[in-house]
Amino acid sequence: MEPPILEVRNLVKHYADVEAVKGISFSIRPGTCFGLLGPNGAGKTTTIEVIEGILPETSGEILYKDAPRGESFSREAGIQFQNTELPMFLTVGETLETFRHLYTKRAGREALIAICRLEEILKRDNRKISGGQKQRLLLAMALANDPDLIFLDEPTTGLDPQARRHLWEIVENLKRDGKTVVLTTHYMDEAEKLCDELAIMDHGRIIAMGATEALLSAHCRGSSIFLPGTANDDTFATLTTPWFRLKDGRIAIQTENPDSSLRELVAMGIDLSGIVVMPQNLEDLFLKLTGKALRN
Ligand SMILES: Nc1ncnc2c1ncn2[C@@H]1O[C@H](COP(=O)(O)OP(=O)(O)OP(=O)(O)O)[C@@H](O)[C@H]1O
Repeated sequence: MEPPILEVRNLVKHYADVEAVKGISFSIRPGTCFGLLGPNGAGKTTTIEVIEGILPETSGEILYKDAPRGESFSREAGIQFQNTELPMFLTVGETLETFRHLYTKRAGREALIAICRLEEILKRDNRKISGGQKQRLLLAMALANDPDLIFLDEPTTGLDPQARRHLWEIVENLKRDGKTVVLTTHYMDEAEKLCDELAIMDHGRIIAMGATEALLSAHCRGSSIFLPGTANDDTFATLTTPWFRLKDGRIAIQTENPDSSLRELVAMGIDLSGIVVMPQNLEDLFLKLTGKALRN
């Protein structure tokens, strides 16, 4: 197997009064998309900002291509920040050119425009572009040095479904071109779609990690039954499968056998109006591991 492009060993990051990352380790194979999935405050951004060299680590080791990060890391990595202000009074095309000229090794202008679908907005003022267009420009800026390793911090937060899918296509194309992508997200559908491997984080720790397919087939084979939460918790006390009260009040029941669970609920006299039964996904795995939903 090819050696990892990036390896993180026992990384710890403390802010003055917060232990944001509590000793995490993982490695990333070249040409794959590695996802850090977790709820708000899990430590995803801190982790990638330490890896990127923007924040100093408290302790731990970060290796790029088997060596401590150095000049080659700075040259070969591309970073899309979560909240970046674009330069004012420039058009999209001018911004792209400005960024390309910061580097000696740079991606072709036309290729960047095509990859990030900027054709129609090149002449537009940065202040007059939509959220999805801004994310595509930020991605083009992150790709300006034709990086081998690309960090995307929650690139689709706040985008509408069509803009999210556009960004997903772009990430898939980057992977097809052999680039390595490190992505943070709190959208489990995004993680399932894009990531070859995943680390699921909560409270600064990795609580599950592995190939996305393997995680899904090992932990998400069953179904989840969702009930409007009108009944009180005592009603479910005798249920033979795991159940959870979600923040929005609904009850989530995880079962390998939805047929027998539904019979059980009927026998318990529970009103099944408004019931939803769905195959399990990474959201259910997170719920199983932490007792709470990924997104509230
Ligand atoms: N500069 C800072 N100073 C102090 N605490 C911080 C700082 N930045 C983040 N934190 C805290 O560290 C923890 C991890 O935050 P982080 O932003 O890394 O999480 P996250 O998983 O990226 O969340 P989000 O999805 O909201 O971006 C949180 O408790 C956060 O409040």
